[in-house]
Amino acid sequence: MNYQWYPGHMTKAKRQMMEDIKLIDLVIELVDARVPYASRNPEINDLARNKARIILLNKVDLADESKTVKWQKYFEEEGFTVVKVNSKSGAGLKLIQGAIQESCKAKIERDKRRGIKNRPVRAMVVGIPNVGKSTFINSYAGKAATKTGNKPGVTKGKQWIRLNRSLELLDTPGILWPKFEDQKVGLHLAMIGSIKDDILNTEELALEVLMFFQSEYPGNLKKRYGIEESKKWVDMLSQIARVRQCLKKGEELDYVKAADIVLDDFRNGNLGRLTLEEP
Ligand SMILES: Nc1nc2c(ncn2[C@@H]2O[C@H](COP(=O)(O)OP(=O)(O)OP(=O)(O)O)[C@@H](O)[C@H]2O)c(=O)[nH]1
Repeated sequence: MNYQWYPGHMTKAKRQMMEDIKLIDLVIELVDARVPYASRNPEINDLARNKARIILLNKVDLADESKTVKWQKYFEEEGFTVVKVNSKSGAGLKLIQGAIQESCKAKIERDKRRGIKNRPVRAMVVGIPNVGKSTFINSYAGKAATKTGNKPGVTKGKQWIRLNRSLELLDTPGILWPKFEDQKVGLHLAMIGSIKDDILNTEELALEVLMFFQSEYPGNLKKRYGIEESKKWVDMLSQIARVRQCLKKGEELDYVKAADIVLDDFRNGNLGRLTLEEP
């Protein structure tokens, strides 16, 4: 399957972000801790040139803890300030204020030297579709400031959120980039749900999930579905269709329905915590 998704609204959003970046001191980039490589839009480095940077490793509750530690170290060595968060529960969010102070030290000192008092740090929140930007802003702002949803591409408009006198956040739409040079990146983004399912072959994608779990986290599929694990992926999908009663009229197995169950379970963490990539 060839993975690619770059609808028109993303081109427009990118243009807007290139305009807005002029007002920004700090770029807060949300990265999915399950796919820290694939979930970084390579165009952000260019956009955020000369700005203070923070990486939020989000959804750490769904990721393999030992690999998250490795990724944190990796990004810190690249010069980023990194905070591990679960935006849904709020875990880790209290470390962000310190990270902002740390990464914006130069700006804060510059303001002081120029006699500018109380100018808030203006931060742009960026990330690919479905990475959790709205959830993060809502949790961090402590109120339902932006709309959240479980479909990639929900945030479309531009939004400034004033948190307090020292911080303003600019929410941005989730954007991808025109071409995934490495199709593995596309595959991983499809697996975690950052590419619209309507344009994907979900059966093929579910087989990739089964393949991954069977080889990397043996035992998890058996535990969840009570099936026998083997290298025959299609056979495993049939077993899941059978135990979960995914049937079409005439008792024929409904593979699409079984695939949806597998993908939902995978994305919600019901198959266990996992990280698809190593630094
Ligand atoms: N388990 C878990 N789920 C999360 C976390 N953060 C966000 N989510 C879920 O991820 C899904 C997408 O979150 P959103 O906040 O809508 O993502 P977004 O980046 O604003 O999405 P777009 O509008 O597509 O750009 C929602 O179902 C959230 O509940 C997290 O830290 N842990």
